[in-house]
Amino acid sequence: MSHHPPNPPVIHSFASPEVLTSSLASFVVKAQKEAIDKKGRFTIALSGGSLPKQLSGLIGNHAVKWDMWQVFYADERVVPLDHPDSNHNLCTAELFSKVPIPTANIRTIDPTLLSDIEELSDAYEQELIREFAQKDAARFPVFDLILLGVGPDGHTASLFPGHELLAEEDRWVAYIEDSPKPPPKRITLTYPVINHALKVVFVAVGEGKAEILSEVLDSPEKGLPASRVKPVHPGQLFWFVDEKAAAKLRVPSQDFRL
Ligand SMILES: O=C1O[C@H](COP(=O)(O)O)[C@@H](O)[C@H](O)[C@H]1O
Repeated sequence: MSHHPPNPPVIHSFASPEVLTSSLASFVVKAQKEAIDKKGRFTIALSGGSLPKQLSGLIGNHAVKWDMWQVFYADERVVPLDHPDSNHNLCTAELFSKVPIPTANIRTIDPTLLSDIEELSDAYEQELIREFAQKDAARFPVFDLILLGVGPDGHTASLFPGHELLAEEDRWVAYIEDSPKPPPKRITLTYPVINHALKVVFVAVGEGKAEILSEVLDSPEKGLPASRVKPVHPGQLFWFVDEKAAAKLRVPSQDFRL
């Protein structure tokens, strides 16, 4: 247990989504280098929704060592891997189908377990345990980087406002059968896992995110799911937002106008 209070979030605001995309790629490559120099591998968790599109700056980027990546999902919908609702399907369409990442390095849910969500969730937790136990996990795994989005209701991964999963303190992976956003059945990394990562980055683009960004960052006392992401020391939380998403923010951000 860290005795340091969590660092305040670092908010990077970009003049356009294009500049954000290329800066995000540089950020990911730097995190990758630090991880590989230290441990010879890079562990990352990805979200679905609007996030995968923002990773296009990694395509054709020769600094990315895809064979050293171990990719997990911050959350996943309990549907077949080629289903339009699947976060893996989306990440494959936007990124993995365009880069030389070994398939074995992408850690999907087990599609043979779709009819038993509890077993599927436990199996995904075991997948994490196999990757992290004995390496860099104490009580919880320590991801090098987790990339998150935020929904209009303040949800992140599949952690929704007012849901009992917000209080989960033990499990690494949990399931939800009553997601207010379809599809209803999902699994998600829990806060203890998200908050033990070395770096967590929220990415939010467009005016549709302006209202919720202000609620999450200017009024954290409301306890919206995204406001509860507070990596424990030495972890650090970052926000990568474009000008439109940042339009209603009162907390200071660092402007990047490349
Ligand atoms: O349902 C989900 O929503 C969130 C937010 O999506 P966005 O489209 O508003 O960015 C996403 O981060 C999560 O992975 C997904 O399952």
